Amino acid sequence: MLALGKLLELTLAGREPAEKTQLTVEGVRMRWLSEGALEVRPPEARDNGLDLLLSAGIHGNETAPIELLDRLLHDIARGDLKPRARILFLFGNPEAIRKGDRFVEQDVNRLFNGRHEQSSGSEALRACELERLAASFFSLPDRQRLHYDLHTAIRGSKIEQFALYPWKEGRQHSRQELARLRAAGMEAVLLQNKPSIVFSSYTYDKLGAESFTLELGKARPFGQNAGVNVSLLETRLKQIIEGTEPESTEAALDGLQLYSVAREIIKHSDSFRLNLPADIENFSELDVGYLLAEDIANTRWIIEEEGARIIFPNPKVKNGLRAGILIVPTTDENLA
Ligand SMILES: O=C(O)CCC(=O)N[C@@H](CCC(=O)O)C(=O)O
Ligand SMILES: [Zn+2]
Repeated sequence: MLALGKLLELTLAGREPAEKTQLTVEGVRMRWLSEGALEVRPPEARDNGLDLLLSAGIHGNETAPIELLDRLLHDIARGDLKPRARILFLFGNPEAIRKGDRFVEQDVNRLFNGRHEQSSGSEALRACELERLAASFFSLPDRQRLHYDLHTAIRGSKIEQFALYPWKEGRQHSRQELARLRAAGMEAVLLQNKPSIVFSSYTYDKLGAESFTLELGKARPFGQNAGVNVSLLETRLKQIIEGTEPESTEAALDGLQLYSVAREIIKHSDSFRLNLPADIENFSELDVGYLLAEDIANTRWIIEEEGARIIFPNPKVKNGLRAGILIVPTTDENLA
């Protein structure tokens, strides 16, 4: 296998490759760009016009997605997977991956869309670098742009695999992309309804990509991901990479559950209290009238929405950040 196929090994060791560019037997060019960043380019005659950004390890302890990208890269470097798409592989937070922690000083996934400029430290610099790498990758005109930012969650979930679809004023969510996600094993999608500071929102909003955060199961250390079944996603990614996705005339959502954001729960102070059991699962339902959270100045979060569910509850976030999202079921009537 070509040495550049071992991007994860290089990243874990904090090393630069001796050769920055290598060609596979299939004429696929692999180019190391920076720590945890590698571009793959098919020969011109095979290029099908898709630019695919695959990122993982934005949170350093979310290893199943990192292992998935590592397998895809090995297959490409060995010549077993023959790309027709241009691909950018990114391991988001190398320092946190080496430590096995979600982040070192601050969550990289809260530093996009300008936030890194108001901050400092290695993670702010990394968010800036990731924006630059993504912007440069998605700078070629007249090509399709697709970004999957792969994650696993802190807690278990009633719905194991789901996506978050960013929002931008005047842009409609794509039914075709949702059908693709369904075929990749996603059981639900949260349609966002306001701007955000996560990586997928940056590539959706500023770079015109179809972008998604994908949640694939519960976060575990390297080598302990047997419980995270990514086989449908892996098959679909290989088809996208090789340009062999089955044709579909209609965008079948096939039971995909759609949700929208009712409210984001923001932690304002150290007095913030979340009234949920520590082991509560994502997508747990909350009854109308339930006192979900309390904060400074008698702020009370009481459930008003029928069918409300909670995802990503986390009272330990820094003040000013999201401590959970209240979601409600929605329909497919506004899809493009
Ligand atoms: O399990 C959790 O509480 C967080 C899992 C996670 O890292 N989720 C992403 C979602 C990003 C998005 O909103 O699109 C995150 O919180 O950064
Ligand atoms: Zn994550």
